[in-house]
Amino acid sequence: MVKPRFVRPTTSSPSSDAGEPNSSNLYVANCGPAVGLSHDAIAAAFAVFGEVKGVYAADESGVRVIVSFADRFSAKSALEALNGRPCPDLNGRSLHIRYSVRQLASETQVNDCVPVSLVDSELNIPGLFLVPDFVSVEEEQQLLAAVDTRPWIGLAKRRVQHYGYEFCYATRNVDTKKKLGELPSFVSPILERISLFPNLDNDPESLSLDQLTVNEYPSGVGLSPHIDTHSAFEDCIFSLSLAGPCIMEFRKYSVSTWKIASTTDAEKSGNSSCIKKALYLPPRSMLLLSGEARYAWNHYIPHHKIDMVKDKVIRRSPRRVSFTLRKVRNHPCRCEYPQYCDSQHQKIS
Ligand SMILES: O=C(O)CCC(=O)C(=O)O
Ligand SMILES: [Fe+2]
Repeated sequence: MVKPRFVRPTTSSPSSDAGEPNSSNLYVANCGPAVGLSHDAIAAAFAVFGEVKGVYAADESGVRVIVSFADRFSAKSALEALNGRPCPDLNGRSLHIRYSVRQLASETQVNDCVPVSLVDSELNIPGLFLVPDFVSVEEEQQLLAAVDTRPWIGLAKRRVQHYGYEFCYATRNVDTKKKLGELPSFVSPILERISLFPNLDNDPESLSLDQLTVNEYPSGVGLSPHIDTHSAFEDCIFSLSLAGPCIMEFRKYSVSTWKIASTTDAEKSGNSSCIKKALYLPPRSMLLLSGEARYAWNHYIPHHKIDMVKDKVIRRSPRRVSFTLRKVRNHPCRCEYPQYCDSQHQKIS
């Protein structure tokens, strides 16, 4: 499916001034993954006004998005309610909203291809490690059979299961007071093997993993760019890929506006940019995100059915199932990346 493209409104674009709803797409500035707001969180905040068809990056800045509603009246209600005011559901940020216009396919520049690496060292992202064949084909079958006998929770485009603690998608956090129980016995061999993981010099406490999210992605479904909330989870985040491959893209935004008193200054100068790198995650591989990779880089699974890996066309399989293992954090995060840290940022309102 070709991703719809929208353009920033110009003075001749339909404007909100006439009071008439003239587009179902809104151009929203001052929110996005560069300031810790995932596309899912933005969709949830706007869904109060009507059906949200999608949230897309408006440009490379990470602080401007397009929110696409199913109809123009929902877009109008959202624009009138949220424009120029701090939005409590989006970390109190003041949003700058205009109607947007869809760009014709012929005007669209195809420029979002990032070369895909097969090995972690090629990416040169500190704290990122990929171990191929972390589990055998037999273990993979057993893990898939175990989750397939348990109930799935249906999200808009994928299904999930939570163990240890429930992950709340609206807040992108966990309720530490509501423990669901111990991790299931079918992950015990994985946890044992993780303790032998190469490159681990973390404190053992942060490695007593107690939260598991199982994600099942049908072919063509990805995950919007995000950094796992710093205050929710400790340093090490493990993700085991099963049943099918995917591409994971990593993005580092050079300007994060947590600390900028007026984000409009950053917007006007247009000086934010992002570095993109991509890694092929084969089935049965284990990915570790720690340190800079965990705290400062967004990770993202493009919504593609077909990926280009070193000139080869790789078709996504009917499903990819991932096991994400993390340790819930019980104290504020004190990482070295305050510009990306919800525990350390000064809220802007
Ligand atoms: O599916 C994956 O490998 C990643 C999942 C993820 O990033 C998350 O649950 O936060
Ligand atoms: Fe994540």
